[in-house]
Amino acid sequence: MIKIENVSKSFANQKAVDNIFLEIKQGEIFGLVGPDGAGKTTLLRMVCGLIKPDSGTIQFSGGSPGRQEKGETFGYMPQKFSLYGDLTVMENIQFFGAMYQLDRATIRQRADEILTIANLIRFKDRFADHLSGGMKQKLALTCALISRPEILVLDEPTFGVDPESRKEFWLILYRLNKEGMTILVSTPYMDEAELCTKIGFIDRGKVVALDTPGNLKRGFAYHILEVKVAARDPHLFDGLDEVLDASFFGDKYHVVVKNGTAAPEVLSRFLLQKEINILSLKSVSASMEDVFVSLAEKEVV
Ligand SMILES: Nc1ncnc2c1ncn2[C@@H]1O[C@H](COP(=O)(O)OP(=O)(O)OP(=O)(O)O)[C@@H](O)[C@H]1O
Repeated sequence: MIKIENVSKSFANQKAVDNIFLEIKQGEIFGLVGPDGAGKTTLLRMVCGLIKPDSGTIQFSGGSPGRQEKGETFGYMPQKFSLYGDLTVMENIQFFGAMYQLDRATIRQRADEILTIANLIRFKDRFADHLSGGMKQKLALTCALISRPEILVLDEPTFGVDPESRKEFWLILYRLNKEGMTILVSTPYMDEAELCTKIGFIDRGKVVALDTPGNLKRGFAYHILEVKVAARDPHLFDGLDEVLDASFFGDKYHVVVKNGTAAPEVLSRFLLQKEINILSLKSVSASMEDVFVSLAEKEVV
């Protein structure tokens, strides 16, 4: 449905997007994941036609004829969505609806529908400035949906939003997707990446991995040992050849090792020598976070 071929974009001398090929199929929830400055926003803005690629093409197939010309194909929710704080929820929606030249009755009917799904209907007369962070994001989503787009493009839509509101937001996305909407979303959260049907990892403007969350985790080439000790030292495992990487996961360490059979013994001995008490040590399956860390630090792992 969206075919991105050979797309590059530079700002001054810096390549923000470097020769990207991606295909986003109808009905997918496609997640763009990557560190800050990886090029996600630039790519999304090119997909929406807000900036032009220096080279390459972005093509769309399917969709209803005529909608693309009127800008109705996409609903775009940028990272910093501009709501009018001194307008109410409903007035904000009416403003966005008017930009698509929708009549008031249509806007009202669609707004009621989406606000009900988003659990915002009770707040439709509240000023946008008086909404919580999560509510603001849901209002921004409602505005992006007012043209009933076929493709919804969201740039880090839940950044800085509390976990409960993030969950609620994703339930709405799932519902929209179930009704046939294709969703292209960038996210810095690995738990959200897991919810996508397909993920493209972007690093320094390039796609470094592309697959379903399940396949990415299964394809993880190393082993993870989950270690709980009383000490919390980011350099605890420094100097151990077996350890490729170690990071904190809550109150435990995820230690990436090459050899899952020999490493537990080696680690136990190492910690014992340091007189560090081991509270637990076990093998666990790779999480999306492990995959992400290994991709982002490819030179390390
Ligand atoms: N308008 C611009 N002018 C100059 N440089 C830009 C512009 N937009 C993006 N860049 C640069 O391009 C690179 C990619 O930025 P982009 O915003 O696309 O990354 P990102 O993955 O969305 O990161 P973030 O999540 O931090 O927004 C960065 O180095 C950024 O500084």
